[in-house]
Amino acid sequence: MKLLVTGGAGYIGSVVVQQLLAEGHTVEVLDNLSTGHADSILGGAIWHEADLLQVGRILDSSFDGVVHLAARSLVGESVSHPERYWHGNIVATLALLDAMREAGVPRLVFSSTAAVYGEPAGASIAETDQTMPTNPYGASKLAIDHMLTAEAHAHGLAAISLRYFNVAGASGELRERHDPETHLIPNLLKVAAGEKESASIFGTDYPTEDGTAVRDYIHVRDLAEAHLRALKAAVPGTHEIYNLGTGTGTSVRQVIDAVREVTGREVPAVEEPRRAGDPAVLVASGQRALDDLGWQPTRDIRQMVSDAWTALGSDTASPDAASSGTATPTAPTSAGGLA
Ligand SMILES: NC(=O)c1ccc[n+]([C@@H]2O[C@H](COP(=O)([O-])OP(=O)(O)OC[C@H]3O[C@@H](n4cnc5c(N)ncnc54)[C@H](O)[C@@H]3O)[C@@H](O)[C@H]2O)c1
Ligand SMILES: O=c1ccn([C@@H]2O[C@H](COP(=O)(O)OP(=O)(O)O[C@H]3O[C@H](CO)[C@@H](O)[C@H](O)[C@H]3O)[C@@H](O)[C@H]2O)c(=O)[nH]1
Repeated sequence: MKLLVTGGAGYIGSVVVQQLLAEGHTVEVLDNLSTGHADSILGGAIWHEADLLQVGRILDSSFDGVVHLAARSLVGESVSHPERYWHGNIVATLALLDAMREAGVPRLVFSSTAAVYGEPAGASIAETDQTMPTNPYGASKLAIDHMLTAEAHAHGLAAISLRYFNVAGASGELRERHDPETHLIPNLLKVAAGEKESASIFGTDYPTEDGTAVRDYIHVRDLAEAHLRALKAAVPGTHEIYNLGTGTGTSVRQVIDAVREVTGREVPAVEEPRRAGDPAVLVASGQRALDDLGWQPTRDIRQMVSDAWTALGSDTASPDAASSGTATPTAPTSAGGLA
């Protein structure tokens, strides 16, 4: 397939591009580098340095589909600056849907999120569970899910939303490099590496076994593989939704223990109040993704921490990564001038 990957210079997008290229697809990347890195775009992919609002100048009928990862995605920021999420996620995705419809691009795989569920009642979340986001980030992604359902029914789009739980780990050198970094595991690894004095535990009074928030961490390589399956499974005129997690909950304290174990470092952690917008527990039911896509993750939290630690420690590390590795990015195409 010929595919456009939006957000392909980002953490997850770069690993999706890596796997699509390894499977022989033709890949073009649209990214404005707002949070991504040019050196994460793999050789073999054509890069358009452009904003999503300019996607109409790139898409044409030669594309078989779009994998849409470009977004703003920080829960805390979405609480303090919600307008950035309505513009950056909802309005920008509407521009993408308009451009796809106009060009006749038939399929879309979208990065949705566990944050659409809010504070779930049950122990493991199914796609049919109630959606009631507790923050504007989740609300913006839920709005897009609704947009895709309507677009599929009205105009025949083949759409799949993948609701990621907490993505972690690395694929060779491709790792999380956000600035500022808000995610738990990369922050813990910074402490282990001596780049930060101590880590923060946000909330110790949650109704969980050890009082800290529980999340379902999923390895970025397992996650990326689900995109390849979704692209093949998408059916015109339908919008399907899949939760992507391991089905295992891990508390903040348990993640800290895993980091201490893998790195052999002390990793001091300071207890702090809850972070605004954070639910207590988010754990996926993976049944639907298994039944329909045949997708099942294989890597556990220790592997995620270990791969991220190796990637942080060595520029040349490639533990069990796909063979393509990180390569020199291709020069921006003419669309680069659009930004
Ligand atoms: N990391 C997680 O745990 C997680 C969990 C659930 C869902 N997601 C979703 O997965 C996707 C990727 O997340 P990530 O962690 O790789 O984030 P990231 O910030 O590393 O990657 C996002 C990429 O999109 C680009 N981008 C953002 N807005 C853009 C725009 N308007 N035009 C062009 N490019 C733009 C950024 O430059 C960046 O390269 C996001 O949609 C996010 O909401 C992530
Ligand atoms: O320094 C830190 C950072 C985080 N946490 C806690 O660790 C958990 C995980 O936090 P983080 O790694 O920041 O991820 P989330 O805020 O859960 O959000 C991620 O996972 C969501 C799906 O569950 C996605 O929607 C988001 O895009 C993605 O950023 C939360 O309970 C945080 O409060 C800490 O205690 N200390």
